[in-house]
Amino acid sequence: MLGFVTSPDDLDGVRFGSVHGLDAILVATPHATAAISVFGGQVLSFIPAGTADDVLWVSPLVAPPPTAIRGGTPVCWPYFAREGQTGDVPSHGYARTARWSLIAGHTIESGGTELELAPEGLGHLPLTLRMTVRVGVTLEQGLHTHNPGDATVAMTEAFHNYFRVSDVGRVRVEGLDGLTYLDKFDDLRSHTQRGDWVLPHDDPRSDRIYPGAAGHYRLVDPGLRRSIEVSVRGGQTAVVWNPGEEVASGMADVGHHWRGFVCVEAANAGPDVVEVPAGGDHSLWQMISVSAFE
Ligand SMILES: O=P(O)(O)OC[C@H]1O[C@H](O)[C@H](O)[C@@H](O)[C@@H]1O
Repeated sequence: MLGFVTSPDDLDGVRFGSVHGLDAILVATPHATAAISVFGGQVLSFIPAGTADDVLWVSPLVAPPPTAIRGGTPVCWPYFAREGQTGDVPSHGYARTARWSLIAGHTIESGGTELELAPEGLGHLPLTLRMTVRVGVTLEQGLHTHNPGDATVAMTEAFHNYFRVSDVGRVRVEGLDGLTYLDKFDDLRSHTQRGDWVLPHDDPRSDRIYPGAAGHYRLVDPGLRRSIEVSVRGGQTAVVWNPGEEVASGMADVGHHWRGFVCVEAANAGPDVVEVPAGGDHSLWQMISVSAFE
């Protein structure tokens, strides 16, 4: 345990640098390398040892701060989209456009590295936030919310994971079969997921919110010959998002790159609102692991 750190230089295998032109905390362990953005706090890169392709996608057209970074694992907090909000608030809350600081770090038993981070400048909110990032054979993230006040506060949240894929039209997501989803591309009407998620052929785009999901999702990508598993604790909702060609053409930081990613998000959103009691805590955890095909 190296305890509290003021600079990543205090930690073996951890240093400041940049990735995709963005300031980042770079982490190297025997099991994987990773990069965590100082702006937004999201993990921008996770590459298990012995593999070539990044698990995460960051837009080649990524805009500089203060525009939210399109890629990695953006932290949507303390609300998802603009759920439960009034007025002209930023999409997906304040954490993804905050500067984050490294609070602590240590090497864990498995030889991985665990870091604790917190966003700066969010003292005006009724909830506080910190995040654990564990880089090892798997990538684990814990989003920890505390309510220091004397009244219950309702919140929604997400790890808005952008996974790199060979072609969004040629992958599938297991773990959603039979669930009801709310389709944001169909005025939030309810539909039933039949079989695995695939990009619809007739209307190739997806903005689906699956409340009450099981928390185990598997993104199978024959093109990259790998599958990515997402295991969630403390998150009741899955979201699967890709804007499709037409919407992407109007997004400066996606454009024609829309086929290169799919977002499989670990969330509490839609009807899965979290009530954090006075003095209480809530954590959303995700574990991302990768398997290569034989
Ligand atoms: O453009 P952003 O604010 O980053 O949001 C990107 C997307 O995030 C989520 O997946 C929402 O369900 C979508 O409705 C939204 O379009």
